[in-house]
Parts: sequence; C-alpha cells; structure tokens
Amino acid sequence: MSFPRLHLITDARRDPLAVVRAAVAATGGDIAIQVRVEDDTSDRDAYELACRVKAACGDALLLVNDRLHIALAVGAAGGHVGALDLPVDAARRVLGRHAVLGATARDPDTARAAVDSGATYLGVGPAFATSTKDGLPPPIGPGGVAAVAAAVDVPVIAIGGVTADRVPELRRAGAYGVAVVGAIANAKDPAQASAELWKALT
Ligand SMILES: Cc1ncc(COP(=O)(O)OP(=O)(O)O)c(N)n1
Ligand SMILES: Cc1nc(C(=O)O)sc1CCOP(=O)(O)O
Ligand SMILES: [Mg+2]
Repeated sequence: MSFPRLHLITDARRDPLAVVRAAVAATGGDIAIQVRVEDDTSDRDAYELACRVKAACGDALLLVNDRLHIALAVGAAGGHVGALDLPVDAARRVLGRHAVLGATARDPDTARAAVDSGATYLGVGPAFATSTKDGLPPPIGPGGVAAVAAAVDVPVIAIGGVTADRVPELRRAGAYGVAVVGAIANAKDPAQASAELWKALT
C-alpha cells in the first residue's frame, strides 16, 4: 500500500482503541496510526498502549511519536520526532535505514534540513488553530504549508485544526495528506469522520 494520506494520532482522552478500530475499519486500513501519549505517561503504559494499538490496527501503518525505543519494541513501521525530541539523524540511526521517519517542520529551512537528515515525511503545522496541544506557535495557514511543500520532495502531512472541510485547501497548498486528533477522536461518530476525511483526501 502507498504511504497513507490520512494520519490519526491517538488521544488518551477518548478510548483510543475504539477510535483506532473505527478509523481503520472506515478507511479499509489505508491510514497511518501514530501512537502519541502525554509526556507524563510512563514508558510501560505507552508500550502497553502501543501493543494494543498494534493488535487493533491490522494492516494500517503504525508509527510511534517521540519514543523510538517503543517503536522498535513493538515492531512499528517507524516514528515521528519534533524539535524537542531526538535530532532527525539520531532518530534515523535508532530506527535503521528502512523505517518510516517523520519530522516536524514549520518552515522551509527546517524542512530541508530534516529531509537531508533522513526524514521520509514531514508533519507541518499548526496549519490552523487547535486546542489539542498547548504551546504551539501561531498557525502557519495553507500558505505556510505551501512554502514547506515547495521546498521538499517528501510527503507533507499538514497538522493542527484539520477538518475534512479544510482538506481541499491544504491539498491545493501541496499537502500530501493530513494528521488529525480531534477531527476523529472528538467526533460523535469517529468512523464517519474518518470516512469523510479519507474521501476528501482521495
Ligand atoms: C504528523 C505529525 N506532525 C507533527 C507532530 C508534532 O510533533 P512534535 O513537534 O514533536 O510534538 P509532539 O507531538 O511530540 O507533542 C506530530 N506528532 N505528528
Ligand atoms: C500534536 C500536534 N502537533 C501539532 C503541531 O503543529 O506540531 S498540532 C497537534 C495537535 C493536532 O490536533 P488536532 O487535529 O485536534 O488539531
Ligand atoms: Mg515530539
């Protein structure tokens, strides 16, 4: 299967396994699931969640945020790192040559450096305002996504406040796909929300 355009990032505030199962079923497994836990979650709890997500996500692409040892321990396809995590070149050494490796980039220079260091996709945002994560810089908008997309030749995954309605403008800006938390996890019907996002991307 090709690299998924829809990425679901787990959120412990709503039964992550139920949400993952709904999203995988609604997209026929054409989705990346990124296991993301809060900073104060123990490695043991993060590992156990990652094992359960792996069991629940079937053929979907499994990624682990920040904690690359957990990605390796569960046999995930790869991981995602940002500015406060391992540098991209170190993350590449940890995960090995063939793993999927995502890096956060908010501007073209950071994006080019991440790709040169071994990133295979970029998470780019916040595209729009979001209440899911505190402490983010102001939204970069579709224009900021476009600037990064024009600078690199790896898939750009737009993140932050993304909804199905906003997918067309992000795709026009050059985003290959999108990563979401709230648009699926907070939806009344996570399966329907996943299907709408998937359809908007295909
Ligand atoms: C697809 C994607 N893009 C960006 C991020 C954010 O990563 P990071 O900047 O390291 O912040 P945390 O998620 O670790 O709080 C992401 N996780 N996924
Ligand atoms: C985890 C994360 N990282 C971001 C970034 O811009 O780096 S935005 C974000 C949260 C995205 O959640 P939602 O889809 O609910 O807006
Ligand atoms: Mg991180």
